[in-house]
Amino acid sequence: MDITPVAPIRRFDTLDDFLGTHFIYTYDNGWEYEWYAKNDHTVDYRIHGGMVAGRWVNDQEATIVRLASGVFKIAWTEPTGTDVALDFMPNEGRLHGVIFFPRWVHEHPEITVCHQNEHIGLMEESRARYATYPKLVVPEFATITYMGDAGLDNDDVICEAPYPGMTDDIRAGRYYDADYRRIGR
Ligand SMILES: C=Cc1ccc(O)cc1
Repeated sequence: MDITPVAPIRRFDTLDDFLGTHFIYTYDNGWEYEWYAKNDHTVDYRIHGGMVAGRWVNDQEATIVRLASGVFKIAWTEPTGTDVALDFMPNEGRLHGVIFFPRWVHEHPEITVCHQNEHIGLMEESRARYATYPKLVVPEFATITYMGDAGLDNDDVICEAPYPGMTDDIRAGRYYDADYRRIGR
């Protein structure tokens, strides 16, 4: 698949440049993800392609730091037991992600395909019931295909389940209005 990186919406340097930015990107293995730096300790995301396509999450606690000018590291651990570490290089239109899936998510990905916030109990029960090891580690570079200035704490960025064509709608400017509110909501 030939993916062209989007031009950066600004020159990223500080954490303030990064927080409030909304991204869509495709990993080199073809998995398409959407991710929003909601504030300095919270992320939202939606998964459009790959093993757990259809999953979406609001208000995940994360650590977000600036490693160097324009380079940002984000890491978190989920109720499923999945751990994630992302290194964003938005000036280059690229990032690197490592996802550490517990065995049970690899064996039963469909359990996690939901709006997680409405099913935290099921994630925790499944984590306890099924196997953790051996983990599935997925380290991949990704190409950023969209960047938007959503501002901080914008609940309209990721406010519904993914649907086919959603990332094309967002990239084409058909999804958010000028104030970065979901059109027609
Ligand atoms: C498992 C969540 C997740 C969210 C964003 C991303 O780039 C990788 C994993």
